[in-house]
Amino acid sequence: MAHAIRVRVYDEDTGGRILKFCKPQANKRDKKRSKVTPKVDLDEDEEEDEEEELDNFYDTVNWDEFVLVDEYSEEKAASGELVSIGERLRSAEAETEEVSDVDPMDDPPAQADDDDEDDVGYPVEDVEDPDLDVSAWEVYGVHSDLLRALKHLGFSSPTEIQSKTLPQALSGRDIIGAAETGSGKTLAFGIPMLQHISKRREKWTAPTGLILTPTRELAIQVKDHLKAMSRFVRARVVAIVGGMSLPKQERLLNSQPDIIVATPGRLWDMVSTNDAYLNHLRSIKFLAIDEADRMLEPGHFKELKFIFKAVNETTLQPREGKRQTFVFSATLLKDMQLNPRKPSQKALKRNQGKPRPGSMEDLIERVSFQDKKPAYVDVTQSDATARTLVEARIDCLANEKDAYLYYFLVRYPGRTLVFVNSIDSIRRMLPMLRLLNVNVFGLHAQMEQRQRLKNVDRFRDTENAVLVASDVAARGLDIPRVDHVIHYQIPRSGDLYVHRSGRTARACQEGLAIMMVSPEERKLYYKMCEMLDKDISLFPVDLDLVGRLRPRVDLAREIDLKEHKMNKESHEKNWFKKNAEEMDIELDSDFMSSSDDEYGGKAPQTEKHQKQLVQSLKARLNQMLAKKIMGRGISARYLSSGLISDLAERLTDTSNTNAVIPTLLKESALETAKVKIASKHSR
Ligand SMILES: Nc1ncnc2c1ncn2[C@@H]1O[C@H](COP(=O)(O)OP(=O)(O)OP(=O)(O)O)[C@@H](O)[C@H]1O
Repeated sequence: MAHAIRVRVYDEDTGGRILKFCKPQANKRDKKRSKVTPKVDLDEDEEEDEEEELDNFYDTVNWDEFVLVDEYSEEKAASGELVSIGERLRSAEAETEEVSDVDPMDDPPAQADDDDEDDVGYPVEDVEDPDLDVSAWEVYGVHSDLLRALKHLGFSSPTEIQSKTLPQALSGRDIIGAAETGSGKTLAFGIPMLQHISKRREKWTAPTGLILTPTRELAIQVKDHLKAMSRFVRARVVAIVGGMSLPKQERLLNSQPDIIVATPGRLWDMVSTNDAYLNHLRSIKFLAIDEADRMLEPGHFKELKFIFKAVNETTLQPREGKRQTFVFSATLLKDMQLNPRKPSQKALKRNQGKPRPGSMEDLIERVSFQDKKPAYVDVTQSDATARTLVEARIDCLANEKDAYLYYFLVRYPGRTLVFVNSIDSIRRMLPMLRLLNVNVFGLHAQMEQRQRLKNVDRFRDTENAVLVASDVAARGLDIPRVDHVIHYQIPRSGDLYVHRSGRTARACQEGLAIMMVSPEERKLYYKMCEMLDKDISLFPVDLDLVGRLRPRVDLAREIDLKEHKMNKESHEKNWFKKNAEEMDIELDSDFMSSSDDEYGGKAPQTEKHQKQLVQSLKARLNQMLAKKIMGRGISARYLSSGLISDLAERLTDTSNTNAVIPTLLKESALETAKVKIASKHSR
């Protein structure tokens, strides 16, 4: 049930944007002001600030614990009548969908271009060039409607994995395919499905293809990619993923889709309770498993087994031909575990002669390929990373990683994806980086699905932005022009390193991956290098600049810790107050105004004092941030001292200067790493 924490403004027009908060202890004046606060009356700048503020909250707040201030009364709270914000948001979302969705039962089957109900996703960029020569695809017999789509997408010729698998796939073979990250595997299994649909003459109502992916974002991205490819084909592609409204996903499954892209958990939830959907699985002509090795990890395998069982009970008639199965990944059949778990003697004995449950052999046996020997196409390098990937490392102490990261972000602006090993790290880093004016977004599995998609979109659309993510973003996400991937901690396995790094250097573009290595991680790092069979060069770091930036980072951390502590205390007090009220106990006024000091005792510090302290620290940080940092040996006072002759021009040429360190010319981290690697090899 909701606590007595009150929300000041709730904007129903936009489906639940909560703009201001106040504590339950708010004094009378605050309460009065809250009543006169207009619902939404913000100018654009304010609105952006509010939105930013909202985002900060969004990741950490449990909306089921909040209620509307206008609706709150002690009586309603006692009788359990209050509706939480969480419930309101869920029903507002469902209602919006009700209104915007077309009921497929009343309409003819939707075509590729009329499914605006499917409103979330990542549109694929269109670069139509009327003169683009796509004849390289013709030798594979690719349908003319698909050739037109390839022209629109600017794909003049197939990538290596596409050219090696298409002839086999189009002639009906099952395929096990491995190719580096960002090499176009989606179309390697997507084109054969769309080709079949384009050539089909008779009317078809059951789905033709099923594509399984390990994450929701990847499913939506694959759906968008295939939608872009099917713009001239009457093919309907839908995504069935967890975290989206169930009624909407039911409508999608009822809308006679041609291709279903799904995460196994949600798909099995829906299919296992509905015979019509189960029949969908039995009639599919193509099954594709993307990121197959990830599918074997705990959390997916149980549902996968059920889905495979249903697919294997095929109802395809002989005239329709056999089912085709495609299994793809960048790290397929490569054992890259840093700490592999050994099976117990008992398990070994029990499974004698059978593949180990959860192993790739087990998966291959369970999908029951219809070909006795599927075509095996492996075009990966020995370490499975992309050929165009440049790798480097930064050595530093664990508690200095924030300062080094901040240094990298201000020194080398661009689109940077930072991977961390825990959700707690994301929750800690987001507010700190925001305090430092870094344009940062978060992504992890405990975030609301809509917020996850929104953050990926914002990162995708912003040239100079940072996404701090857990490994939900490691596989498959295809965000154009990610300049840098930073492994803030050493990934837990070699394949994760490959997939995380693969978010950059995609589609033949170059990209840089940097691993931050603390002394405690050295052992794991060496193991990783041994497994990948490579030696990763040090990335050059200007220690003087790190030193100058460190005080900002320390102060931001201090502010965040203090704010976090204040929020925690306020939450605890509310909890005590609520329970005391329920039990009719009067709380000591000292208790309500005191807080734990750093030594575990009670300090007579009021909330007001703490707030004031935080405000003054913030003001100090803002002063620091407003100051530009000069490079070594340069004084801001004597700009024309002659140390650097073109300094004045540099400072005035805004296109070429670094926002925080204007004396440095914009430099590319990728080029810096390449120079370092080249000099190492020439020695
Ligand atoms: N033939 C092609 N020519 C040019 N670009 C292509 C071609 N095929 C695909 N692409 C583009 O390459 C990018 C990577 O494709 P895709 O996401 O399918 O890679 P992937 O191999 O599945 O990567 P990952 O292993 O990370 O999932 C996409 O942006 C896609 O649009």
